[in-house]
Amino acid sequence: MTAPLEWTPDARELADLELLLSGAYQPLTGFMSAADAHAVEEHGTLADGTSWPAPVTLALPEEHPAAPGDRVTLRDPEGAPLAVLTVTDRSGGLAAGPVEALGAAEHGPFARLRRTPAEVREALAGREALAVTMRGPLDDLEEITATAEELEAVVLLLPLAFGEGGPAVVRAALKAREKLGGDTLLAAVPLAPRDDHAVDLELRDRVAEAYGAAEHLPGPEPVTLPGPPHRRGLVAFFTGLSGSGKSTVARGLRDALLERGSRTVTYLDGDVVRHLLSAGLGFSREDRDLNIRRIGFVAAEAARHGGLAVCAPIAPFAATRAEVRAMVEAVGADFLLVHVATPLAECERRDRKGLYAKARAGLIPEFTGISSPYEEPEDADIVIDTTGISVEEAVDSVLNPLIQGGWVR
Ligand SMILES: Nc1ncnc2c1ncn2[C@@H]1O[C@H](COP(=O)(O)OS(=O)(=O)O)[C@@H](OP(=O)(O)O)[C@H]1O
Ligand SMILES: Nc1ncnc2c1ncn2[C@@H]1O[C@H](COP(=O)(O)OP(=O)(O)O)[C@@H](O)[C@H]1O
Repeated sequence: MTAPLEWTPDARELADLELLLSGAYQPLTGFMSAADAHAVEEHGTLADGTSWPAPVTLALPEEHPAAPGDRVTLRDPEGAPLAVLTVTDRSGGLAAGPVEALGAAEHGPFARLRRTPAEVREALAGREALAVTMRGPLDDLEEITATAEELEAVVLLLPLAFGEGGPAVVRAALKAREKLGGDTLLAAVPLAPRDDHAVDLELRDRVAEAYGAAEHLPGPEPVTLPGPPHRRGLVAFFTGLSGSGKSTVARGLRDALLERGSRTVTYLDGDVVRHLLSAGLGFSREDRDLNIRRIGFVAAEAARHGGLAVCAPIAPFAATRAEVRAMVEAVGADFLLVHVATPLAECERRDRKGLYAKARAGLIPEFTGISSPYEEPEDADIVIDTTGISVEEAVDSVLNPLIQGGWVR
């Protein structure tokens, strides 16, 4: 018997899944095929002519064995089974087909406010509704009240709660409901924003309609004011060959930051991480990637709460470094890639731990720079070559941009 097929969609796809299952995306009942997604993008209709504004797709890597006819259990990141996808098409890196709920318990902030369209329509009991979709606070409640009165409609607030800022949008809706009073209805909808504003608005129209609204007013776009840089999360991520000076400079940076005293520091040195967080991992590509993802995860958690994390692994693969950058940026923090670009010849000359000599002698397999690749970053924010400069100079060349950028006072 083969193992049951399963997959964990990303945050955006999980939000779409919830809307497919709740009926908010009616008439859609599943993820689109590449042909449907293409037709939607080209002419705003599915391949069969049904009008629909935005692609609703599920990416599945080519190597995933799911084929048409298979049933794939879709799980949330914690492993809870959410739905079953019956695959009807697999092309263009997508898996298409209808989804059925598995009735997993709902959780997450304000889960109790995620009413389905059917529940809201029942609460409306035939009354007209003016839906107001929100991605931030409402600035003109009078306009809403006036429009609702004119239409003789109940106001239905639909906070579009997606991602880190989702709970704040629901809080803004609760506040607006308090001010609007009467029998204002509220349902939190996990609709992820679309890049194209016109498409986003059309999709909001369709969702409002599914919730039984006769009219739809889109709320104002949120003004996102990022906090001052010295209060923002920051990850200073060093990368470079063994012996390039990552640990020495990263340690010097940590100490300089602690001496200034304006920020606390989470320090994740490559060697230290390998004794604890990544104990047992080796130096195959898979193990290195896992090591870097773990470092990225911890650094992003520190940065999520406004902390400053300094990491100094070799991190030889560009794609994995990019993943960490994305993880950090996803929590609203900043990511600075520091390439310690000391040339291999100098690192080998230093050979502080005698590892290069052993690697050259074939005693250490897969040694970075000798028998395992180091992909030079093309997206480094700071580049330093520590050849012939002092440790202080090297530390300053990282600390100064942090001060200039306002991250450190
Ligand atoms: N095969 C091989 N390749 C590279 N490095 C090796 C290897 N085997 C052991 N070491 C020692 O492990 C340190 C690098 O670990 P990292 O966790 O930073 O590496 S990676 O980012 O996961 O690639 C590295 O330490 P640094 O010199 O501080 O970089 C080496 O001392
Ligand atoms: N300007 C400099 N910055 C950092 N390290 C330097 C510098 N000049 C010489 N070195 C020496 O280079 C070696 C770098 O080793 P290390 O910091 O452990 O590198 P990595 O962590 O990249 O393996 C240390 O012995 C350090 O004293």
